[in-house]
Amino acid sequence: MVSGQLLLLLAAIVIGTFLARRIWGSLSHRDKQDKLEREKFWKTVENVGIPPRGGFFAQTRGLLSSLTSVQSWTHSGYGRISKAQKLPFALPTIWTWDNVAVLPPSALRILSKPESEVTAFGAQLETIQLPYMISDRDIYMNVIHFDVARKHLVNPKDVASLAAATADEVDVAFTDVWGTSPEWKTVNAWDACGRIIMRAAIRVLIGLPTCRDETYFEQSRLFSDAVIMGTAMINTMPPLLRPVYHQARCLKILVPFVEDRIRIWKQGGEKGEDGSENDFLQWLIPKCAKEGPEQMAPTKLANRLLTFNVMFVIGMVYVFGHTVLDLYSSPNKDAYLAGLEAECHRVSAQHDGLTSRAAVDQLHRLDSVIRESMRVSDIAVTALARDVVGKPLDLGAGVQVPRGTRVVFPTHAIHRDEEYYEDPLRFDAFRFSRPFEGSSEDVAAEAKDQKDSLTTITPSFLAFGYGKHACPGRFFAAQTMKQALAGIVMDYDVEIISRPEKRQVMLNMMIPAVDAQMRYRRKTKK
Ligand code: HEM
Repeated sequence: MVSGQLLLLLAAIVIGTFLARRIWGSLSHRDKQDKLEREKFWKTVENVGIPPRGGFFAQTRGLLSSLTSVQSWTHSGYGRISKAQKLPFALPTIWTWDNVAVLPPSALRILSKPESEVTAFGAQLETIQLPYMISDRDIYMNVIHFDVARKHLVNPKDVASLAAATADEVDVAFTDVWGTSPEWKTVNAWDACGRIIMRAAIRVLIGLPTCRDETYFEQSRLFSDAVIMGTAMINTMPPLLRPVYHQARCLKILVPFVEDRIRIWKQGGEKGEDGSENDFLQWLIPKCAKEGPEQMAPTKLANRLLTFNVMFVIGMVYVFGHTVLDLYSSPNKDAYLAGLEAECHRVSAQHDGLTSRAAVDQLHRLDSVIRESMRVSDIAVTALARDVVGKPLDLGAGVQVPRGTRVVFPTHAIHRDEEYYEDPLRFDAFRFSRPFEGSSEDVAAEAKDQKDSLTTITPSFLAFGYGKHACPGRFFAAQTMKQALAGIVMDYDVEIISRPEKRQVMLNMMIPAVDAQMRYRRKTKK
């Protein structure tokens, strides 16, 4: 009874807010011309969620149904419209409380257009809902920490300089979190895998010793989990009702630590306590100093670090968790594991461990496993959202997308397209490394020309983005996830006990398998 009333109340609030927005929108003259252009545009493209003669309140019903229908609508539009006609289609979504235009793969080139024509900013902000996570507006409106990622994380030397620290952290984290017992232990798979990869990521973010502070780790893990589930839920709520989460407990621990590092930096010290010259904080401090004294406030720096925590989670925890689930629940698991183990031991013996970039770069099969998991278990149905902000966007064949339209790409459907991938629904762990397998001496030489390594972006692999905003963190993420996966493959037996048969979708997000169970035990050395 109570829940029925609650549902009614929620529905009334949702519909009331929607109508209020509509009325407000129609009263505002500011964007009237653009609005008229968009209305004309929506009439020229097929709407996959609203039948042509949908009747009374069709748009509202379409928007509300988007909560559960985005995946099926997008897949049907992809085959019939994106592929067959190379045209955009309209997808109603309560994410924007309007339609978004789903563009065909042939339009991917627009992702390299200047910000004055299409911008990523608004959509990126709304995708991870940072305003509801971080209380300081300057952190997400003035993303100088992105500049630090773009400068250091795409520099092979800087990424290589992180490999020893992440290898060490992965090793310590396995011992701390998974333990060394040869007895089977049953755990929540998402949590067990997430803890390992987060430890490595946080090590690179803030270095020793704070990355091992248990309270900080736990708080940032809870905060990050709230972000990943919160993002899915917040995006389904009308903007006026979206909650403000914040992160006071993480900041409480981070701020004194940041103060300390600023003091050391001002005294001319460069190295972290583990002797490393690089961690993200060490790169961030000089950048913020350059931007002006207001950017050096320790709380501001700490908030910038927390923003990156969010990116690690949405990216690395999600991908790593699903890679382990996909690999260990595959019917071909034994053959895959034999191939992976052989590769890990061979490379580790050649390089005296997996602590260098040179060694990690040789792990081609491991590389392929993660890329394949990113393909089949991707995070969202549509992605790479942009807003048209300049002149109308010309897609050719007379199609002009007017200013103010949000456009997205059907990445999930592209990743499952049999034109690009044979037997696309199958998790084929060595799909990307198989073409380069030869005698062991040949592998390294041939793989130099390997086109589809984990970090390679192509029009049919969009999990790290495409064009000018492609992910700058991908080289670091790949290196670290490979080290962590090698740790499991070499040292543990793993069995997946349960995972959802079918992946759940909420609006645009593929809900992660947070309830999956697995068991593991430490391998006994032969
Ligand atoms: C497996 C892990 C990751 C995945 C799947 C991932 C995915 C993505 C994608 C798809 C984009 C493009 C978004 C768009 O075009 O709208 C992106 C951008 C970005 N990523 Fe990642 N990412 C990951 C890890 C990281 C890490 C570790 C960092 C480092 C701190 C990072 C930093 C960034 C930044 C700063 C951007 C924005 C780039 C720009 O706007 O120019 N990412 N990421």
